[in-house]
Amino acid sequence: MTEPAIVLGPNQYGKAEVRVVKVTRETARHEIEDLNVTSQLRGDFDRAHLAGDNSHVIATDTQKNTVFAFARGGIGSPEAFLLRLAEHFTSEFDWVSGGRWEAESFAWDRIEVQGAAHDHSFVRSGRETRTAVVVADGAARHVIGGLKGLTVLKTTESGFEGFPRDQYTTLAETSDRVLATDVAARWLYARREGEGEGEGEGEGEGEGEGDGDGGPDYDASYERVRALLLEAFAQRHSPALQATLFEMGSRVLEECPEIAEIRFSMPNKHHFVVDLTPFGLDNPNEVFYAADRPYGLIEAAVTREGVVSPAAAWEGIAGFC
Ligand SMILES: O=c1[nH]c(=O)c2[nH]c(=O)[nH]c2[nH]1
Repeated sequence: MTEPAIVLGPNQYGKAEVRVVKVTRETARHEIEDLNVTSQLRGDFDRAHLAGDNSHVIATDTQKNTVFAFARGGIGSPEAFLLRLAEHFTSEFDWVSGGRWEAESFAWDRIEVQGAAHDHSFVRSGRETRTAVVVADGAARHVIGGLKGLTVLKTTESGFEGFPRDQYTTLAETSDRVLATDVAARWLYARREGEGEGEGEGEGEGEGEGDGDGGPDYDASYERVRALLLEAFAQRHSPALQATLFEMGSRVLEECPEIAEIRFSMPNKHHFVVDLTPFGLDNPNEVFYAADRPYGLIEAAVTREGVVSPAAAWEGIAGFC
């Protein structure tokens, strides 16, 4: 019996984690944009893998340089920046049929000096990290916004009761506990009217608003999603982190028609009430041991009924189910 032939499978390549910082110094009040960008190309790269022929290989160094060159004119929203990179590589090289571009965006605050925000000195913000992914697949464009490290905690209005008990269950039921998590969320922007899987990709005419691709205003969407996530976490009583996750996702889908679905990965950062009786003290839910591990890990997608999730958009996003 002959062995099956060995063939090349799916492949992509590019430059990972290009750290690009853009300072806009048009006035004395400088602006700063700080991104970590990964560019990966897909297409016909067979000969590079099979024959050592690099005639189709756009060097990863060139991809890195392209990120820096595109930043020269200003970055804008990470989603729009990644879309510009996708357009460039897929239109400039006819054997590049698609790819995946990913960014983390780090926020900086102005340093306060004598009550005034400084013009050109910044302190890295304690805020969460914004994330973005663009997947180009032929003419299709999938845009995923997101955030990670949005650490939240509520000191009451959270419990965990009614779970099954077996011979291994020791956890006491509680109607009042601390609930804390680091929210990681990714949301897929809905494809717009006229956006086909195949040809006929809109040229951005029409809508006018947003980031110049005819799509949503990604910065405004980001701030809205962030505010809705925080609001839902704060406002609703939590019977479990699972229910809170679904509330947070529902709130976003109710309020943001431009978003098709949202996925979460949220650790349950347990806060255990410390037994102070050995010291002759009571502890009415005031002193906690904040354990860092193990932690519960709650993951789910919140979707719209009947809206099919494009698997290609989510491929390569680790840590979400
Ligand atoms: O919100 C919670 N969900 C769980 O699934 C769980 N399991 C557990 O031990 N504590 C909690 N809390």
